[in-house]
Amino acid sequence: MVMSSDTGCRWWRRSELSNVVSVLLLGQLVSFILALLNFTSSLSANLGANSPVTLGLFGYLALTVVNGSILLYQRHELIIPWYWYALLAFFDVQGNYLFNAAYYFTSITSVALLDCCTVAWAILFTWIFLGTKYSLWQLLGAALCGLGLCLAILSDAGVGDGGGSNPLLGDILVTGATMFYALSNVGQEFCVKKNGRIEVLAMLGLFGMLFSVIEIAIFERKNLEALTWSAELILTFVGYTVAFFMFYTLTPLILQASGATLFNLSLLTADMWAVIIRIFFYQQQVEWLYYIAYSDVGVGLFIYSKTEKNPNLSQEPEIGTPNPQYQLVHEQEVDSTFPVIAFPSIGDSSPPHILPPFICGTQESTTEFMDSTPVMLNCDGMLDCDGELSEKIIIDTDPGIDDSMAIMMAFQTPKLEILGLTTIFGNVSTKDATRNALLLCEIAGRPGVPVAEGSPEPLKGGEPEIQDFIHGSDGLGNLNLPAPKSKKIEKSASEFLVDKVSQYPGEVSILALGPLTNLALAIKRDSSFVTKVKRVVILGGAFFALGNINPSAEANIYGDPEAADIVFTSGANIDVVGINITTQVKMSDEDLDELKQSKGRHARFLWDSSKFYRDWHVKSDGVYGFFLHDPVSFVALIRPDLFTFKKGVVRVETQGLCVGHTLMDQGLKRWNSDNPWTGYKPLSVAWTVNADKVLDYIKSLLMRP
Ligand SMILES: O=c1[nH]c(=O)c2ncn([C@@H]3O[C@H](CO)[C@@H](O)[C@H]3O)c2[nH]1
Repeated sequence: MVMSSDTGCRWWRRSELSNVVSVLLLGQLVSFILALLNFTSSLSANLGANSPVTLGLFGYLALTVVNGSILLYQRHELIIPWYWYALLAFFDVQGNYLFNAAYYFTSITSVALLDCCTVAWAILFTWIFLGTKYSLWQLLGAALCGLGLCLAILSDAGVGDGGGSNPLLGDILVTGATMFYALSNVGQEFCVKKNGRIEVLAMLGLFGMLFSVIEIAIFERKNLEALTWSAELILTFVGYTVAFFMFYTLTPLILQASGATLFNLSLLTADMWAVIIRIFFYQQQVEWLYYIAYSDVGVGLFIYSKTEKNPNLSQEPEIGTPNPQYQLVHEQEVDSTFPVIAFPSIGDSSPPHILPPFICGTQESTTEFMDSTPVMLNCDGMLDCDGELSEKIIIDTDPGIDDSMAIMMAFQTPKLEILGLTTIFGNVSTKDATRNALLLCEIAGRPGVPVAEGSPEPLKGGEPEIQDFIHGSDGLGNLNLPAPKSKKIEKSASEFLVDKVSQYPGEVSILALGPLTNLALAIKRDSSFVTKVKRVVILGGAFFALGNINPSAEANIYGDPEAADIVFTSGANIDVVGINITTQVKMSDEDLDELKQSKGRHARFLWDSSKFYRDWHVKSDGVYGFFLHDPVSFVALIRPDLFTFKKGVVRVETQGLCVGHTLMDQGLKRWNSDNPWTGYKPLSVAWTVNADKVLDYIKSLLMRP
């Protein structure tokens, strides 16, 4: 083994501590931004500016300028028709309008607290329109929040002195605002998962601006003409715009880093800021009922958040019971406790108000679904209505016939943004892998996709073992295609990997289809790689099953066991798919015939190249057809709902008889003393697969014209 358990343990604890600190700081940052929004909005009303739409206009302008420029630079075409953006911007503008208008009538504390209503609306909408199920605990938590909000309204209705000229009207306006915010959130979710945050923010900004201008011209012109633009007021507008821009831009990143629970509890501190502002800045007393309402909402949020699965918070298992982190999550369990919709939009571009992020699942949770009905998830996982994930990916590959299939499937998936391919030895030499990767991009009609060449040898050095008897000497079934016209990029694979995850922290997923040398080198090159990468899906290992290169090891892990052990113990968010799973999904001769007859865009090429691979399977495994190792792993990345995963620390044997063997601690036993598995972050190991559905999915992509 390459790392002693001791070192691993200390390293892990240090990084855990800094994680917690940074999460707390981030939570406070977003809470502060929200408080700034509440404050500047209320201040502008207090300075006599009855211009709630104008206030939001500059925020939309800032979003358009920044995100629009990025979009233009990237020369992206819109994937979603413009009218959807128009619709959600319309909701968003109305939300902001009512929200800002409310300050004219009620106190900052009421607006801040009532903002929680967005949660209730979102639950209602997702329940009615999407059939989302919530557990009793979650409903109890939400009910407590609702009770707290009623108490706040009661306080404004005259049981105490609510503050403001017409608190009840103000409360009604906020409630209306939260309804529009919830609609806007749901709308944004559909958009974000299709084409990422930048496009949504740019278009939301653009149409938000357009609607704002129209509404200003109709409703606010007179108020604006009457307004005296004092320096104080201008500063207030600037403050609101900065906070608006930051809130829309930062929330998704913060949510991703902190998880829903802490995020929500942090937001509650924004309400406390409102109390402080009200007492010290406006010199108004805060009614006692408000504090009761506040505590009640706090307890409600806590219960709600705690009953949501949050992988960021690991729990100490009780002695004698298996560590819950390692347990397989069964379908029913998931169904009853886990909300099946959440809002990437809430994560990705939520408006400036309390949103329901705690009804977001987390990406890790999505992977624990098994054969679920179409699910819609979530802040960072972003499963689509048809179940596909939309994300930026890099494929680290040694093509290879089944690699070629996975790569062509990725090219056939419109929602994926393929940032590039990185190459590695395995099925072929690294040089040949680069040539094949370039060829595949050209065949797919995507010659512009960057291909970065990886390491020619494993970490420990020496000539790698090439399996040319499986894929043919060219790696593509001896088709002997002409050399590609395009060229590899200058950067090495590990440089490219580090650059891309740094450019899009938390957004890039990596599909690793060969030995893990490039990934280990990326981790060595930049230790922040493991926190910046969104998710790594690895084809490798054989879990509690025989290997394929010899009885103890699977080929990819065997190719560079040291690298594999570094990656598995790195602390990155990893899903690993072993051949115990991939050998359950087979392309039979009948399936191959179907592929040949189909109008699939690359069907003929794939059929031609796979003959060699198929014949080798007949000889080697007595299988008439072949195992779909790499395509299955691609499906695990884009359709995790077709698998179940079990959590566990995995280590790799790096010497001796069983070199390359992967062994997972399932957490079924509390060990008496530390061992080489102790202290590492568990991976998600694919445990079961819905083989029929995965095969259907693979065929449907390969046969897509
Ligand atoms: O050494 C190998 N022996 C096999 O039986 C075998 N079957 C598939 N493969 C390739 O190795 C990865 C999965 O272990 C995939 O990339 C297959 O192409 C194999 N490699």
